[in-house]
Amino acid sequence: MNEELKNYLSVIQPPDKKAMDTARLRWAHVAKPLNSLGVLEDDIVKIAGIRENSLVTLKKRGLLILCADNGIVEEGVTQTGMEVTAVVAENMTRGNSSVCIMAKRAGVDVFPVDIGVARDLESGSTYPLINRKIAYGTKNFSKTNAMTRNEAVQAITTGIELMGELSEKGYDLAATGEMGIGNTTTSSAVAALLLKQDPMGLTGRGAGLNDAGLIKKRKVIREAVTRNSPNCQDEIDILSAVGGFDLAGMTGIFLGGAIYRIPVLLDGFISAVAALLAERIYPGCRDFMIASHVSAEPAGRILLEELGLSPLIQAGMCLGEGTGAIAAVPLLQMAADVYSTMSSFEDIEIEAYKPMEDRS
Ligand SMILES: O=C(O)c1ccc[n+]([C@@H]2O[C@H](COP(=O)([O-])O)[C@@H](O)[C@H]2O)c1
Ligand SMILES: Cc1cc2nc[nH]c2cc1C
Repeated sequence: MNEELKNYLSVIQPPDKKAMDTARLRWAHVAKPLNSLGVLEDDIVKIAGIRENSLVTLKKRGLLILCADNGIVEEGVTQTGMEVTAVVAENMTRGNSSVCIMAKRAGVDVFPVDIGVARDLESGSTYPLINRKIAYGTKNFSKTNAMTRNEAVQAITTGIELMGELSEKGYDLAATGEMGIGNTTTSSAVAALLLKQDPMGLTGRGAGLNDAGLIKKRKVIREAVTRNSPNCQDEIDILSAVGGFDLAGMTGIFLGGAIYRIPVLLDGFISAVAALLAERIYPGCRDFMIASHVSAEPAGRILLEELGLSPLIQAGMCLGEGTGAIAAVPLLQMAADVYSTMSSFEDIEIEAYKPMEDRS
């Protein structure tokens, strides 16, 4: 691993046990049945540990959307053309994409990032574009490596730096999103290598691929994974061989969550692959992650299980952009409100709230 990356990772400390114990105790005193908010309770405890503070606030939340193109699109593995990435990314800067509408409702600031779109982008003024372009798209990984090792590290470092910027601005919660035609192909290839599984069961239709396209996509991924045979113990090697700039950048965002102690919400399939890359690079990184939903892509649930993360939502979503992550924000806010403001059993002197043995 490169020295700069090693330095970044050297500061990571595990979540604060004391803050988590206090948060668990607080939940136990809230006047409601024990554990009745399920995973939401666990997530609030996790946030307390990450922030080293049992007083949980989720006031400032930001969504980083990493936009990038993938050379593998040349092989006919997607329903739409590569040019869609740039168009949707530009629309994001004008507040006009699905996730922007959802983020406005959920009170989340949106940060579209060009980390490798195939052309220069024009920015709108609603959510100004952050330009961190590493290259004009990756190379076609069925012919050559998608990127160099240097580029992979640069993209990971970019993700870490973006989290550093959110940290400086006082953000309490980060969400991940991406936009990149072809990124379900890169994600399936990376997932197959990380999980050491046949890509067949990890490959789906992405953004609405038809039957013939799906057969082609599975063939392309299987051939590339066997031919490239990167070192499966080396995540940078995997990213260079068959990854994407968005995947590498999001890996950096998850690592950045642990470095800057900001909880990071996973989105769907692509985001979960990046989360697993981060966990493999720095075991324990998953303690700084919160799962939002289970993507309808076949590997969605498999990846969350591998990460040991429990999602809040199962709604058959597979839109990407960060839409699943944003959908989870109001749920977390509601849980934080109950946690912070709900009366405790001690406050409520009503006889019926007491366990049978304590009643007079
Ligand atoms: O997040 C997901 O689970 C998800 C699943 C399928 C597709 N997507 C989105 O669709 C695009 C990738 O699909 P494709 O078919 O071009 O690989 C990309 O822009 C993603 O944001 C996202
Ligand atoms: C229109 C469109 C919007 C998207 N948002 C995320 N992936 C996408 C793919 C397409 C095709």
